Amino acid sequence: MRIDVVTIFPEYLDPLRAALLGRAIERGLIEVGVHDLRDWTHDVHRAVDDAPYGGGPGMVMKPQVWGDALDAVCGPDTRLVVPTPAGRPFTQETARAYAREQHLVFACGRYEGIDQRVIEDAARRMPVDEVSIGDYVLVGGEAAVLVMVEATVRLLPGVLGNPVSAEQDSFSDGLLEGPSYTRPEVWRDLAVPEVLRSGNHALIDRWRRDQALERTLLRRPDLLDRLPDGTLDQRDLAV
Ligand SMILES: COc1ccc(Cn2ccc3ccc(-c4cc(N)[nH]n4)cc32)cc1
Repeated sequence: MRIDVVTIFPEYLDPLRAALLGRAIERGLIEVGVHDLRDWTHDVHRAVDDAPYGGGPGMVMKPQVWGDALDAVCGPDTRLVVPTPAGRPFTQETARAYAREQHLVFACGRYEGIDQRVIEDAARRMPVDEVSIGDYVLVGGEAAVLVMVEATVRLLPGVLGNPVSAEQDSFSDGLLEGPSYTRPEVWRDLAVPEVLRSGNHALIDRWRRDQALERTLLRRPDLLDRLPDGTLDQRDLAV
């Protein structure tokens, strides 16, 4: 997979080259390119924004600059992803779909966003997703891209040391992850739940499922409404 990011703050994407993602790049599992949008500006001031038609606060990012940048960066197999507060929700399902793509280009807006004609024009040539990572407002798209790239790349074969965890992690079975524990057995007079030290794996699995159900019911009851039919058995419903 190749990932390209276009931004006016290339340094904001430096974390992509650290830790797990950095190792995935070094191992050739992914290629990452970060591009400064100002490289496609046409004037001495290297302007990327202008006042909004119809008035209103803030500035809008110019279509000409974005058009030239995306013409240069996108290819025949590109899916263009545009973070925006007004986007469809980015979920684990989105991450799984993106992990199957050959080439992702992320367009990081700033100011009040990018001239909508940039998205309309790109959609003539490639799939374009306008996505939100949550119901809160950021200052630009860069932080959202870091989130989406991490959620996507961790699903690629060979990236995670323990691939099972990508399947079993939160949201993969529709429930939240339950609590985890490690040594010592007692810490500040708090003991690890007895069942986890029992060695009875059927009991441990059942306890973990109960914990996941309880946590989901308490923190994200909305997820329970979305579970595929048959996900919860009679035992689950008794929790
Ligand atoms: C019209 O309202 C606004 C429009 C843009 C902005 C600032 N901004 C500029 C580009 C950009 C890209 C993504 C996001 C974003 C994504 C999520 N989930 N929250 N915020 C925010 C962004 C603020 C408000």
